[in-house]
Amino acid sequence: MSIETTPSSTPDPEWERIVGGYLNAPGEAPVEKQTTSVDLMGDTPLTPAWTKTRTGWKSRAEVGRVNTVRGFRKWLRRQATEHGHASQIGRGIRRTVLWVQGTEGAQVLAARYEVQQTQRDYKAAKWAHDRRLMPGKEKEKRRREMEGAFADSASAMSKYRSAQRDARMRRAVRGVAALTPIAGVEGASLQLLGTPGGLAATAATLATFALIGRRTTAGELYTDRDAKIGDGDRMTDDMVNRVYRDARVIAADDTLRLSTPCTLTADGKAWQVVFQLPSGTPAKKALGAREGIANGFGVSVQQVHQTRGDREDTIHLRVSLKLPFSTKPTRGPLLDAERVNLWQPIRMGVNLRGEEVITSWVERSGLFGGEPGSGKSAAANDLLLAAALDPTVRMYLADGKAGADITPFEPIATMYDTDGDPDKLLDILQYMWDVEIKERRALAKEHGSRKLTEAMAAVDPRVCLAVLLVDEWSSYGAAADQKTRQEMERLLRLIVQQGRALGIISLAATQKPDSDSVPTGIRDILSIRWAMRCLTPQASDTILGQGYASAGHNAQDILKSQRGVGIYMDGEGAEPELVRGDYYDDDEVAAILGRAYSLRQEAGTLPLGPLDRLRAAGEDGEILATLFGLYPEGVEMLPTARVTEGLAAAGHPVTADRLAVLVPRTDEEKRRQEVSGSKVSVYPLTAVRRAVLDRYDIGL
Ligand SMILES: Nc1ncnc2c1ncn2[C@@H]1O[C@H](COP(=O)(O)OP(=O)(O)OP(=O)(O)O)[C@@H](O)[C@H]1O
Repeated sequence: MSIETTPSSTPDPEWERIVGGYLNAPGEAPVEKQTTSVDLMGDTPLTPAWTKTRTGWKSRAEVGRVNTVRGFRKWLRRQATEHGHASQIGRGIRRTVLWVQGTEGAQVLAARYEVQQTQRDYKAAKWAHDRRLMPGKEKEKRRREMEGAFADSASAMSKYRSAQRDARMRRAVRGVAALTPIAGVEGASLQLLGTPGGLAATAATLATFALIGRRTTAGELYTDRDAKIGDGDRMTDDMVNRVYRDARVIAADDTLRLSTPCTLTADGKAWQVVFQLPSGTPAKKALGAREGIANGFGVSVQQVHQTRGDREDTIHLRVSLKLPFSTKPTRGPLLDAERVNLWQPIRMGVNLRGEEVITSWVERSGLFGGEPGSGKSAAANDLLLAAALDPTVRMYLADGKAGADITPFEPIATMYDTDGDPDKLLDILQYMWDVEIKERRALAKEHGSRKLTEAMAAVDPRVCLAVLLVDEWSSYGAAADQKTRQEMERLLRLIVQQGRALGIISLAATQKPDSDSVPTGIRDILSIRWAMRCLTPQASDTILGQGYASAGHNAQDILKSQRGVGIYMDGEGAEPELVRGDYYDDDEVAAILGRAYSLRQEAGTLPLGPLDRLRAAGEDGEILATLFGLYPEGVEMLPTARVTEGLAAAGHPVTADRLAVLVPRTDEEKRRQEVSGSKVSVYPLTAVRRAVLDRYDIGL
């Protein structure tokens, strides 16, 4: 996308007004507008004015909707885990019950065990005492033991009872402590607000239980540690840091400094954030780690887009929620354009953000490449159809593949080759170099300039743009002998280099981008590059320039299904971006070219046909053109008398001798032929065609 900047020489109306105010009314100094809120620290978030417009609110609503849907899906997924809210509430209730029960139960149990033990001891002592036949001393001793055991048992029983009482009392206190707030809130809410209040109180109680049970039995809390955008999670600071750490862009103890919060884009189609890399980490490292980053976010590589900011440490990250450019292309704007002014920037397609990509082709040239079927011809059509709708633009088209892509342009093309014939391309290049460039140079000189501009075109109809398309140069190279190839290369280089300032826009397209497809010397001067899907990173680099693939701009990453999508670079230095070209199907191309033909007919800029060129070649040419017109459709020969009569009737009285000189015949052709029962001298149509070709190099 081209960004228009105001040249320093352009007057700034606001500045002019202020300065004018000073000069014209010195007493009245211009009053600076007071802004209501002054943000001296610059820490108020920047809110673009458009957010408060209708579109702004609409887009916010859309973002809100997307967030809600994704949040609900995520919540549903969470319910199936032990972090689900039902599990949390269950855990909370269990924990509360356990708390109310308390730990006194263990003391009661211990006291009970003690009672049982002492009772067993007492029984044993009693049994020993009750035995008969025992000396009195021994009996006395056992009686004392029995009485001691009884006292122990009574004491243990008393302790047990006391422990039971204590436990019951404490449980009651805790039970009251737990239930009173619940009952109180519930009762008060029901009393004050009725059923809705009761429901709200119940929700609050459940939320409290969920809070109590939020930790699992293993003590884990719910975290987004493994959250992924691909799983419907939101992009968070933690997530971005984790992903860049896992992708080894930053070290485990480094953090990214976020310059903006993680937000959904206005159309709700992607998450975006701008951040700064830690000191010493080059942006290239982040740009080259797309696969690891995509993995971390749980999305495909095609969904991750990083661009370098103005500074080396700044990255703009965008993660699309869906595969971009997977929907049907929208209607191309040229279908509704009356006509186009190619001196002005034209639309080539849309970028990831859905913004129009506008390019000025004046003084520019381009190279489009990509594997067969990737959409090069459709992309070239974005320029060619716009050029066609500007009736002043001359078109020179050559297709080395001898395909049908440029056939519909034939009626409006000044010269074309749809046969992949190197001699025809050589003719086109030779004509452009000998005639077009020469005329243009003379015109520029007449206007006292080194280049042709729109301002000159506005006052001089002879000043116009021209487009030269060479599709599949390598096929021409392969078909030509060495001498022709060298000559083609020399002329193409001269036309691209010198034609640029003289209004000639050159465009090369290639299926197999390598040094054969477009000679390196020429490739380097083609400034607009569009790399459609390529089979290797090297092929992508051949179009965009060395090192782009490793910096994350690799056309191999484009999917086969993403037809018409390519990495677009609007001039050297411009940041490459993914763009889908506007697409016109065959019927739409025919409709646009039909309109282009009418426009050119009206403007009188249709190229001369072969008969027109023949007529323009002088008196003999005019006679031959008239002669050619005498042959009705399907008739291959005419008697000499009919020919001379026809010519005389058309204002060209020609004797038989002169005719014989104008249209030389072979001995075979001079032989008399039987026409309507008598033998007469004839002129075959093939002889006329041969004469025109030999003399004027025009094929009829
Ligand atoms: N911008 C686009 N949007 C949608 N579909 C497109 C787009 N561009 C191309 N296509 C689809 O891709 C197909 C192939 O496109 P195109 O003929 O332009 O490819 P190509 O690269 O020129 O192929 P080749 O090198 O064989 O000529 C088209 O028929 C069309 O269906």
